Amino acid sequence: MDPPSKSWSIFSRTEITQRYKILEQVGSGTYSDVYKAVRLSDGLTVALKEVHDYQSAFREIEALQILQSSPNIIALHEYFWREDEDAVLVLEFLTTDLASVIKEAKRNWDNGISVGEIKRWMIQILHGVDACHRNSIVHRDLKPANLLISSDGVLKLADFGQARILLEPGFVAEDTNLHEQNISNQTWTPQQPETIPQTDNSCLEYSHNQVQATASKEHLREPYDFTAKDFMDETDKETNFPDGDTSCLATCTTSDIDDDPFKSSYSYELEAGEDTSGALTSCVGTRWFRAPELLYGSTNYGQEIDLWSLGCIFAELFNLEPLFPGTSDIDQLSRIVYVLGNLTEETWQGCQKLPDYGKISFSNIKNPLGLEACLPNRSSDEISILKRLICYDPSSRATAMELLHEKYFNEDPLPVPVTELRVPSTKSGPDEASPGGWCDYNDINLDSDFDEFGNMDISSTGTGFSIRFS
Ligand SMILES: Nc1ncnc2c1ncn2[C@@H]1O[C@H](COP(=O)(O)OP(=O)(O)OP(=O)(O)O)[C@@H](O)[C@H]1O
Repeated sequence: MDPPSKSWSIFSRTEITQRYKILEQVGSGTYSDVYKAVRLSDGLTVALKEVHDYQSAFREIEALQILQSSPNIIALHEYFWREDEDAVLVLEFLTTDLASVIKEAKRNWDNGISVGEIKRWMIQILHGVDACHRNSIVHRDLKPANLLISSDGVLKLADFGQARILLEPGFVAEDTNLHEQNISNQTWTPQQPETIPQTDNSCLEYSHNQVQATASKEHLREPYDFTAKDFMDETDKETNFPDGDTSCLATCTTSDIDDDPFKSSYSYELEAGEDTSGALTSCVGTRWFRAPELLYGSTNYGQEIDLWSLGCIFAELFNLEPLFPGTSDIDQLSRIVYVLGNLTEETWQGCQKLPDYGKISFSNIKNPLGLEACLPNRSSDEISILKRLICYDPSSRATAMELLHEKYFNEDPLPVPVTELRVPSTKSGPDEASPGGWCDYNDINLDSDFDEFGNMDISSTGTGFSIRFS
């Protein structure tokens, strides 16, 4: 990766450089730059995640503070944040991720990932998701690249920049003191994690450690001045990536919508700090892993959106290919409809209330492909697990804990021990031949994948294309 450059803004942060030696940049995301560093006091290797977006930093710190005791959630050692500067999270350093495991298996492992290995990866993911959901946290961006892995095979959920805490299904924590937003102008130096004893209503399985900042929790409130306009301005700056494996926040720009003949079909609600109605945004997550209710514009969804993403991740572990590699939101939905059939009141009672239900319609699919056909060489148990996650009605999706009790995990071949998992030594970069690329759309079309949909009208949008089914 990139060698240290003194131009990196992180070098101007003396409170950090006094304590950490920055070695190299190891990644960057929509809102962040991530560096490998060594803690000077004891030589511990860490990741310094400099988050350039207030809300994303706020969400990540808030969620990680709650989840610190789970072995399958990335550890937050401490964070630095003061007024007018980006937050810097000090995270445990993890060498690779599940996307790299899948890529390596596809390229170099004769029989892909063994069933015993798949089971162990799944169990670890399920424990991480279960920890989130028991704590009423919805991750909202689960995908293989956000499941980081240590060199000894321990998988941890990471990238909580889109996470939200739900008070009750579909409602987020109310910002009670929005007017008191008050970022400390002192560096925050959190104390050592404090263990809070388990209580009846705490997480059942894990004790509840928190990284506690010396600054008060006031600093972790939603920003008061985060207005709809600010949001639009920020998202407008983002580029449209032609790759489906990008975050919605990167792809749903106002310019995208303006260019799109289906403009009226989208409803990307804003999650502005001033909105205390509890509405969530439907514009979350990475398209390939995004639940149908989000694609239909839902703003009062729940943790079930993570369960859909889990199904897509498990399918990718089985197939070494993404299950629904959509090239646009409409294409994403059309792929789902092609496999599961049309979304109707029979498949999900109440679906007609989805904001965009009446705006996006597909011709009647008489013979949906079915998940079995998508995973031709997998066992009936594996298909049945996927069916419990990849289904339209969110309330029918199995919880992470329910899946952990599946007999599949206690049957031969048994899950391999974590230490026997094959782990690539490094992270692989983005795959340029991603099936989410624009070119591949033409291939799909030529292969008549969409014959079932009847007439299609394809029009250029400047940033890509749109398809209209009739
Ligand atoms: N703890 C860590 N150890 C090693 N690498 C990390 C760590 N955290 C993040 N990275 C790497 O840094 C890059 C960006 O991280 P991350 O995905 O968390 O940022 P983001 O801005 O939230 O990304 P996204 O655009 O996916 O929302 C990724 O390649 C990730 O693998």
